[in-house]
Amino acid sequence: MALKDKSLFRQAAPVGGKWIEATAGPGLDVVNPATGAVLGRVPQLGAGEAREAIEAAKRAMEPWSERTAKERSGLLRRWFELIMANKDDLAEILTLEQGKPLTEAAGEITYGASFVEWFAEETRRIYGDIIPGHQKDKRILVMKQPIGVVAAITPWNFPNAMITRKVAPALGAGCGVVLKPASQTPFSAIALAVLAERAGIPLELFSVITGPAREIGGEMTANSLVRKVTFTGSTEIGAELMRQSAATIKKMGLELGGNAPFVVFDDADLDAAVEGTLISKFRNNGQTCVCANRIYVQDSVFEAYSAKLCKAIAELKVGDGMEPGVVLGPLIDKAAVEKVEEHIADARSLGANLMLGGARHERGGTFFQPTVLTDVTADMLIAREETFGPVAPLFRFTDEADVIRQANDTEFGLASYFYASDLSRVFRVAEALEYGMVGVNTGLISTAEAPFGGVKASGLGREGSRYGMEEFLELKYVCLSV
Ligand SMILES: NC(=O)c1ccc[n+]([C@@H]2O[C@H](COP(=O)([O-])OP(=O)(O)OC[C@H]3O[C@@H](n4cnc5c(N)ncnc54)[C@H](O)[C@@H]3O)[C@@H](O)[C@H]2O)c1
Ligand SMILES: O=C[C@H](O)CS(=O)(=O)O
Repeated sequence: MALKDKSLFRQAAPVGGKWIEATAGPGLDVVNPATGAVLGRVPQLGAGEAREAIEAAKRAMEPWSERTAKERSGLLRRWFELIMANKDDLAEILTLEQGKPLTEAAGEITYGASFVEWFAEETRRIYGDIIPGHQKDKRILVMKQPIGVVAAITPWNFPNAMITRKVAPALGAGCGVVLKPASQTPFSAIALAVLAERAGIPLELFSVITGPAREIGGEMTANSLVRKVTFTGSTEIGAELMRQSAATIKKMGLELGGNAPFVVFDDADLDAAVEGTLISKFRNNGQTCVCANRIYVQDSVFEAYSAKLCKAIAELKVGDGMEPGVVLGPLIDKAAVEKVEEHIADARSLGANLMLGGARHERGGTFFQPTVLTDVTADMLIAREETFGPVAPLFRFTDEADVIRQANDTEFGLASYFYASDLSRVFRVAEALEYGMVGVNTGLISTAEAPFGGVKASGLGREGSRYGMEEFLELKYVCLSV
């Protein structure tokens, strides 16, 4: 690791304002998915440390929320500036623990920082209301106040941005945060805490609890001081956390799984559609919640589109994310490879044809060939489950109504995409798709300015945009008799 600032790679975790070193007790190894080498160790913490962090956050919240919005905004702005100033080091740490190519990791750092920048601004615009009274002597005030201690649990696929997308608005709202990052990628979270402390944000407000997920999550969901659980991860775990939180009536933010349709109509710009497919399907090696998971192509353009797509995919370089020119890094672990292989084998057993790839890459380990399947049908696992890997399954369709029905035929509802030129069709299809987000003639929709989130089994709530701040606020109605 060739960091400019070696203090950003810290084998310790901040708990309730104190750093606990990995050497102080049992630790957890973190492995580079590209090489299998141990990168470092983090402390193995548990319910006790989670409780300590929650109580410290509660204590620190009072003085923090009493600071002016301008003060909190300024500290978030400073945090943003430090993240951007250390982008290269943060990107290298991210690539080494998660595997994505360095250029993509740098893109994630910039994207993650944009949430801190955005919510530094939103912090100063948490407006309430004064509503005309219902009686002559009554005045109605609506105040917005911090919801309380926030527990955040995040996944390994975006180990920087999924954290800032939660922590920045929570701190801006005046809350304290206790974070459990994914065990595969804790160092990105720890580096963010190092920079938050350096920016002047009280460390008691932002703890990072590394260790067994179920134990730590159990404390987070049971502790009544926690008033908001914000989770990004699989639908299965999200549902479990929702059940666990019910006893203490916590507000839930759930950013869960997806099964995005990507539809290419006969009036699409095919070159643009191929470009959109590459970014929507192969970003992070297909390991994003908003990846195209089913690609529907209208009959009359199927051959032209699929030929262009395969030509473009064949040029994607597979390798260690630290190598220049690499576009597809390793999958996160062996289980991820096995899931991709299961989806390919199942599809082929049910009649799908292999147009490109289909096997583990010659690099070995968890590297996999980018793959294209044709003649895919709705009865295949790849149509019903999130693949989370570099496999593009192509479906044919005839008419618009039929493809909308197929696109909506899933319990998920996170992202969806389609390419078309006719304006009437654009509005008809965008309005008919049952998803939280729709990309029209683009395969990349995620940005801090927009509300990110899904419907149905893809979750609750939104992150980013002005809506993302509301998730960490409670409304208080004050009825004044004057
Ligand atoms: N909607 C979104 O914004 C979004 C973003 C990224 C990933 N995801 C989804 O996340 C999944 C992939 O990420 P993953 O494999 O890390 O998901 P995961 O659900 O296995 O793990 C997510 C986080 O939850 C923790 N966790 C696991 N079991 C837990 C438990 N019983 N109690 C408390 N915490 C627990 C993990 O340690 C990790 O930190 C995919 O389904 C993907 O679609 C969604
Ligand atoms: O995996 C899903 C994340 O939300 C990725 S992104 O926000 O689309 O970059």
